[in-house]
Amino acid sequence: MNTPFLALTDVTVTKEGQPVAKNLNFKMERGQQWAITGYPEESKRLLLEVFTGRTPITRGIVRHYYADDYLAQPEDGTYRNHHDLVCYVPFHHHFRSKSNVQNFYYQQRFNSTEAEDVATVTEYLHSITSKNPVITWKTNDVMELLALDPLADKNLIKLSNGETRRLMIAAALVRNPRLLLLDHPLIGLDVETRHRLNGILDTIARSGTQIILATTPEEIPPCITHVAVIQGDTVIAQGPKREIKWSPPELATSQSQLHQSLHGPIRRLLEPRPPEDSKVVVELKNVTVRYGDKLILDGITWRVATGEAWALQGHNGAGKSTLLSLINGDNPQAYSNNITLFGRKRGSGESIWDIKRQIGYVSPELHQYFPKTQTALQVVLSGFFDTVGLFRKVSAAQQETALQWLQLFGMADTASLRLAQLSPDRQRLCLLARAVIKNPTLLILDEPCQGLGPQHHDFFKNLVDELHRIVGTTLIYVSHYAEDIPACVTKYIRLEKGKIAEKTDRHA
Ligand SMILES: Nc1ncnc2c1ncn2[C@@H]1O[C@H](COP(=O)(O)OP(=O)(O)OP(=O)(O)O)[C@@H](O)[C@H]1O
Repeated sequence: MNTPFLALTDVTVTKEGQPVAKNLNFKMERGQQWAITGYPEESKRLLLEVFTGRTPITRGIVRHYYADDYLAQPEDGTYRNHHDLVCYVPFHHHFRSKSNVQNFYYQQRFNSTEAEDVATVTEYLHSITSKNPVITWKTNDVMELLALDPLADKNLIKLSNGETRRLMIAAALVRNPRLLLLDHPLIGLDVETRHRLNGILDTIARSGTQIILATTPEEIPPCITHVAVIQGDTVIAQGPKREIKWSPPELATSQSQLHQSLHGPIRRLLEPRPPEDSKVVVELKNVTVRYGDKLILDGITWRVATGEAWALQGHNGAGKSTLLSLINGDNPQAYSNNITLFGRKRGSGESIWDIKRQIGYVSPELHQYFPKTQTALQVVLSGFFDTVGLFRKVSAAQQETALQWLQLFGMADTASLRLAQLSPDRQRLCLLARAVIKNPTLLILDEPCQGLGPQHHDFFKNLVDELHRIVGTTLIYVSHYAEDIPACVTKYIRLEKGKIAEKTDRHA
């Protein structure tokens, strides 16, 4: 007989007076593993949040059958709640300092001496306690499963993006959940780690922990047995994986229409730049970065000429973000290396702001640490001043330009909303507009499309192409997905364990 595990009956969720999810019906049985797909991204996330039982619902019932036996047997009179058996691994982490007072800031990991108040991977995982009396996952086994042993003594903030995502899954497992909820667990991982994570999810599912994850149709892991498709505010299909065939609807606009629709606004919004003073935007000669006895970058020599478009590739932890931190002025080790930016040698009296003024930048770290109390308009405006948030008066013209960028990104209605009120994909769009608003000489895009749905993804790829074509923006683009790389990219550099493994020219 089938045993129910989790069920939603006629659930409605309302936010700010508007229903954001309507008549949700869903049934999961013991032994099943589910993927949530469909669009928009925020609806998938909302469904995961409803499953946690922490999101207030306006109507309907959420039944956490998997917790019935746990709730029925309080051994020592302690308060028990189904929350003890659910773990949600969101897209962004919320690590705090050991003293729990400090929120990290995004350049912090490049300043190694400032990291003393931060737990190591081992300390952090050992500090987590499981409320589930049935312990399937012990800390040491979890560290081994997620290949965290080599990172055991590292401070949390020093981890690369991909390393952090592995740690977040480990932190969830040591709580020994019966239900593990994962928001796009494969995003930000390199091809090999994605493959390995699929195997890890399989091990987790076989251990008895049941999984529900939000993902794209292309990335449904093999362990998944059932799929639910969400469209807008409701679930439109659900059932065994082999029976549910769903792919995103064709994009309303073709590539050439998109190009054409961007052409006019870009010309209007961006003044033609005067010819650059220098033909070379970035020149690194035998660059080395070391933290303690660990060599992170080893003898990197790389030249980026004005108007070139590069893809920077490499496995998680290869050193890509560290390399970019040297270019965008966030890493003090730039001074001890031979680096020339925009025709000027680093350490020759230039300020960090002289450098930042010429660079538009987006990265997962910037998104992680950007103050979420800023409004969408403030975020975009801060791009004029290269500050992480807006802290000064702006002119009417600047305000108008920022509004026009928001409009181009389809977000005019969000101008006065705080980032915290926006879904992660809309937050990301604000940061992308922030990066391009001042028409930078160099655009550094470190996994810019992370978490965007296909429509926004295509829009942004085309925008980058147009910026490169019309304005001649120099580009450095990082992505773990080959299909993400914009068409204008013709040069590739690949790092492997801190060294250059490949440098090529690939013309279409
Ligand atoms: N301050 C630091 N001290 C010690 N190690 C560090 C420090 N900062 C980064 N690292 C390590 O350097 C390596 C390279 O990190 P980096 O973030 O540059 O990798 P990445 O190629 O961008 O990876 P990902 O694709 O996962 O984002 C990682 O193993 C990381 O743990």
